[in-house]
Amino acid sequence: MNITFVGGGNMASALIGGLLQQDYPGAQIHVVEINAENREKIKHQFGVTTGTELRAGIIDRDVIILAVKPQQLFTVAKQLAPLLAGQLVISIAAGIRTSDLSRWLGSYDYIVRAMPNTPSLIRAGVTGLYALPTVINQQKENATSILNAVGLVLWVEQEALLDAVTAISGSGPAYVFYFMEAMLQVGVELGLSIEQARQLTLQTFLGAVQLAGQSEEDVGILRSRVTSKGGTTEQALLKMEQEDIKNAIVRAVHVAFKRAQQMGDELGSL
Ligand SMILES: NC(=O)C1=CN([C@@H]2O[C@H](COP(=O)(O)OP(=O)(O)OC[C@H]3O[C@@H](n4cnc5c(N)ncnc54)[C@H](O)[C@@H]3O)[C@@H](O)[C@H]2O)C=CC1
Ligand SMILES: O=C(O)[C@@H]1CCC=N1
Repeated sequence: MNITFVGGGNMASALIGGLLQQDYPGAQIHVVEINAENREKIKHQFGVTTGTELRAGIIDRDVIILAVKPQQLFTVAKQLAPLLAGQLVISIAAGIRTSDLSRWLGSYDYIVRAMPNTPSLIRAGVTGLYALPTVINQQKENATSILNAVGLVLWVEQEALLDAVTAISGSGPAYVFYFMEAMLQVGVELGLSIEQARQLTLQTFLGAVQLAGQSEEDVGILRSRVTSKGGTTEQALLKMEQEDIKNAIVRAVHVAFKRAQQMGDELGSL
């Protein structure tokens, strides 16, 4: 499959990096990017062809991945509409609904909406997918195989669920890095070198994730096993409860979900 990315920023880079690691032929990837600096970066980093011309990047391609910001998608779609000839269009824009994108593309039928995440760069991503009912099976399989190359793939039957995927796994890596930042800060405050704090923090996340993944028990039970009566963890968790940390996280993730819906409403009215 020949793939063209329109937009060569953070998420396109993560997907391209993951595809190349999976031995996807770089010669089959092209990037249309209007920003000269980003274009050079992607060319240098991955050795794929790049350009500014939408028309040249679209003709004879099998799959077009729209990787511009949601706010930039309307303009790109309007330019793209007359150039399409049955290619599969995959949009990774947060919030933007397939019905709106289809309208912008002149009632286009072959659209898959995807919500990947940045660990795709190391093929440890997870992507939620939804297809317009008019997308043919072969195209769905193509979307699955592209995103599967960079991690797990999960199809949802109702498009609205993609906003939940966005709030959980699309934005999720940032929540995890935020927690890591706090742990690193404390490690250094307590006298560890930054490198020591980094090793301890990263291995703790890795170990906890692997343990949860391999265990039959739910994460609450695993947490209780760390929490000795009268010990250190109990004190830390008590403090977190007093500070309402879990509810704050729950509220924050709901806000991410609402923002995805809001972007869909606002931008979809264009
Ligand atoms: N960053 C993330 O973790 C994730 C992002 N997304 C979605 O991916 C999309 C891109 O996000 P990022 O990569 O973070 O943004 P970004 O700002 O890093 O990348 C967007 C790129 O598109 C380029 N661009 C803008 N207009 C263009 C045009 N007309 N033609 C060609 N290129 C154009 C920009 O110069 C920029 O390099 C967004 O819609 C976002 O919702 C989805 C999942 C995760
Ligand atoms: O923050 C955003 O809007 C995008 C979507 C999920 C991750 N980044």
